[in-house]
Amino acid sequence: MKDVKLAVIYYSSTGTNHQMAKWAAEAGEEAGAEVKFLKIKETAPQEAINENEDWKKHIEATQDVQTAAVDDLEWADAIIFSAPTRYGSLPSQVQSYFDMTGGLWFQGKLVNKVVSGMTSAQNPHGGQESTLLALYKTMFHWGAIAVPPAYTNEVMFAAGGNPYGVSADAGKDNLNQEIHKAIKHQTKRTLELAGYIKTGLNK
Ligand SMILES: Cc1cc2nc3c(=O)[nH]c(=O)nc-3n(C[C@H](O)[C@H](O)[C@H](O)COP(=O)(O)O)c2cc1C
Repeated sequence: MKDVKLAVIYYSSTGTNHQMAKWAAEAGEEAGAEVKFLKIKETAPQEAINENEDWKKHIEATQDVQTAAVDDLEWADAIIFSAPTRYGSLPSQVQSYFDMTGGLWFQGKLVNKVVSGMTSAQNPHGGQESTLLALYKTMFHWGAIAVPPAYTNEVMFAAGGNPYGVSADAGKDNLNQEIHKAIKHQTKRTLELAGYIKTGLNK
């Protein structure tokens, strides 16, 4: 997987998706991919952030993480997104990022990107599947190739069995070894398929 470029792009208010994305980036590096670990820009007003101590602390703690630009999507062969649910859909921060991709989309530059998504919610049935479906809907419009982990490895069952993408209960304390293993699997599978597609397209 040496020639595969992986962008792990996340949004997180309180750290759960940051940690999930970090595990995906580490798994990508272990697999030999060239990896970019990128956060989606915060767009919430400071007053709102100040009202939530965990949110404020997380922003301060991740100041040094590079912010995702739309060009990073063009650079990547494979992209793993991680973002929490907001009422069963994506956070507006992620949607704002996607709203800037029109130029690349018009030029067909997002076609055949290999993509996969992860998410978290406060409740075990708080909207994980619909959040990932919302993500994949945009990916389908891009012409990207979505790679769900499905039940392609037994580690998926122990991690809650969401076939659309690894999903966790909110809070870093809930990110156990089962979630970690499933993220490794999802990342490896995404990279493998990206490798096949890249090789095939270059023939
Ligand atoms: C505006 C808003 C809406 C949310 N909606 C839901 C929801 O419908 N169901 C749920 O279980 N959690 C919901 N959550 C909880 C978040 O999904 C949770 O805080 C997130 O998964 C934590 O991820 P993070 O630590 O990466 O920010 C909501 C949170 C916010 C701020």
